[in-house]
Amino acid sequence: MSIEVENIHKQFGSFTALNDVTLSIPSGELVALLGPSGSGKTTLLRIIAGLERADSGRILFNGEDTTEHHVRERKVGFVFQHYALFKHMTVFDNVAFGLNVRPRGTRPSKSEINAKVMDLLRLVQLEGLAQRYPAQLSGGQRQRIALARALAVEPQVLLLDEPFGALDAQVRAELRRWLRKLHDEIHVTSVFVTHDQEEALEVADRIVVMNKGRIEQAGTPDLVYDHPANPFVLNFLGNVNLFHGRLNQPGADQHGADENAVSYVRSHDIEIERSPQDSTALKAEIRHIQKLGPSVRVTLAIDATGEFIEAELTRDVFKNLGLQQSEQVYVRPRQVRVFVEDYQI
Ligand SMILES: Nc1ncnc2c1ncn2[C@@H]1O[C@H](COP(=O)(O)OP(=O)(O)OP(=O)(O)O)[C@@H](O)[C@H]1O
Repeated sequence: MSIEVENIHKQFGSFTALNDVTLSIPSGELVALLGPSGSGKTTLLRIIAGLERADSGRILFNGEDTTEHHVRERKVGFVFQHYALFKHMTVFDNVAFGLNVRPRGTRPSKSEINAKVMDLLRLVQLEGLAQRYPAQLSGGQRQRIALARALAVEPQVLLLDEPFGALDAQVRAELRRWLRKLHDEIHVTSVFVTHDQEEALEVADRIVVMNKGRIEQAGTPDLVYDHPANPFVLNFLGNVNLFHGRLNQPGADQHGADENAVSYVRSHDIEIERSPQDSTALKAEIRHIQKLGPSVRVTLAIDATGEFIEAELTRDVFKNLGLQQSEQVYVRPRQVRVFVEDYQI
């Protein structure tokens, strides 16, 4: 089922939550809505679901206007951050719920429901837990059951709102790989909300970067990461440093007047040298060193401008350089992106 979001506008009082949002989601795609808190991701998801009404604009499913369609008619499956499993029901009954509550005419037989639930439990790799209650499951297991329950009614569209948001980092990472694999098996058009760029980059076919109720850029993970449309997208998909003025660097694009140019360099694209290899290196002083597991974040002050920047090095590179606080070094930006005019990020 393809989804077309056409010129959606949503106001809460005087606050504009969505401002003319247009988006096309091809059938079978897994799309991430990525953006900071308050950017309108959940509101857009709720409007697609039919849980919220837009002030203007349309949502089309397979080319058909859904505006007058009730949530139930839209054949949407939901998974939310706080696994809303029924506590008093077993895992089996939770997954079977959507089928059991169907009117008699359309309800599958008991044995069909049984077979379907067991299939779904196998799909989410929890077939051994059918008789447990939600309280006897881990957070990650509950989310997988919530997914199985959402899939039981064979939704045409699956909507996930921060599905792994309440879980710890390791379980999150595991579940997102698992979600990707699951999607490759079942290919249901899926939209998931996240504010975690790593999650979006790893899981999604396409990322829609949102900010202040608007779409800043939509594209494949490679496109938004390698060719960010603007500084907001660049900054949201990785730590970035600003240099006012144009850096003397061969890779930089050369549009616009220099006095309005701001150069942006990702932290891991900054190299540190003990002595300058050529005139493009900038003299700097090490102000702070912070070790973060496999990487080391080095804060430097650029001599010429006093600007602070951050470089992210691997532990090996850091060790080989033998860097110390307050030392004078040289920094070399590896990949520079220049956007004309300062942009608030
Ligand atoms: N029912 C409502 N009444 C008033 N304001 C609302 C309502 N729902 C959302 N908002 C506001 O609209 C804005 C967008 O909210 P939304 O939940 O869509 O953002 P989000 O990007 O999903 O953020 P988060 O990541 O924090 O969930 C927020 O500023 C929020 O306070």
